[in-house]
Amino acid sequence: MMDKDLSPALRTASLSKSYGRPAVDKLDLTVRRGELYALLGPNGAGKTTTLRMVAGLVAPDSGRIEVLGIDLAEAPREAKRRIAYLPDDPMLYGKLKPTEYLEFVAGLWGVEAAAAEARARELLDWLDLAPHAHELTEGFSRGMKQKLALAGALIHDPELLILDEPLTGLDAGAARQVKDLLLSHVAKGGTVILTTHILEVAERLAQRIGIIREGRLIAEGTLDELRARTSGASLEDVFLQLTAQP
Ligand SMILES: Nc1ncnc2c1ncn2[C@@H]1O[C@H](COP(=O)(O)OP(=O)(O)OP(=O)(O)O)[C@@H](O)[C@H]1O
Repeated sequence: MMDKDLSPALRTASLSKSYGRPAVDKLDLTVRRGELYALLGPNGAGKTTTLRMVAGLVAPDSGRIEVLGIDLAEAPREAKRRIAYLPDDPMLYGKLKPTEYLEFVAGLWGVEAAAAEARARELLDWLDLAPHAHELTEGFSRGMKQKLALAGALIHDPELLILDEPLTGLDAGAARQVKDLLLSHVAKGGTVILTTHILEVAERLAQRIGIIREGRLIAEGTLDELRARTSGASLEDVFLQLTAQP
C-alpha cells in the first residue's frame, strides 16, 4: 500500500455522476499536498458536482475518490475529518451568534471545548468578525455570513480546504482576508482546492489550474504552462480558447 504521507491531497479516478446526462464524466484529478489548485470551467461544467462528491455529499455513480490517501467510500468519517467544505450557498442558523454557531459546529466534529474556543477566537479575529461575535447572524450581511461559514468550515483544523466560489459577493477587504487565510493555510503545508469565475483570483493565487468542460478535465498546469498551450496572453484568453465550443 502507498505511504499515506506521500499520497496526494486529492485523487479522483474515473469519477462519474450523471443527472440524465453526464455532469462529471470519468474525471481523473490529482491535487498535490501543499498546493492551491483552482478548478475553472464554464457554467454547468461539473465543478460543484465534483466538489460535492469529494466532500461526501453526493454519491458518485462510479469511480474512486481518495483524500490524503484515504478512500472516501471505505473510510468516509476518517476522510471527511480531514476536509473542510464551503458550499457556494452556505447555511447558517440565524438565531445563533457566531460564537454559538462555531461551538455548535465544533461539537459536531468532537473538537474539545477549550481548543474549539481558542480556534473560534482566532478565526473570528482573523476574519474581522470579533466585534460581531455576540450578535445574531440573521442580521449579518451576505459577506459576513460567508466569512462565518468559512470559519465554521475551518473549526476542526482540516488539512484540505474545498471551497466553492469562496470570494463571490465579498467586498475587497473581505476578499483580501479570505485570500490571506487561504494562502496562510497553504504556507503551513495545507492544501486548498477552489472554484472561481473570477479568473484574476486563479491567476494570482493558484499554483496550478485545472479547466473542466462537460465534466472532463481538458487542460491543467501552471498559468505559464496553460499560456504555452494556447496563443493566450492572459488566463481569460486561455480560458476562452480552451472552453470554446467546437
Ligand atoms: N441536483 C441536480 N439535479 C439535476 N441536475 C444537476 C444537479 N446538480 C447538477 N446538475 C447538472 O449537472 C451539470 C453540472 O452542474 P454543476 O453545478 O456541477 O456545474 P458547475 O461547473 O458548478 O456550474 P456553475 O459554474 O454554473 O456553478 C449541470 O448540467 C447541472 O444542471
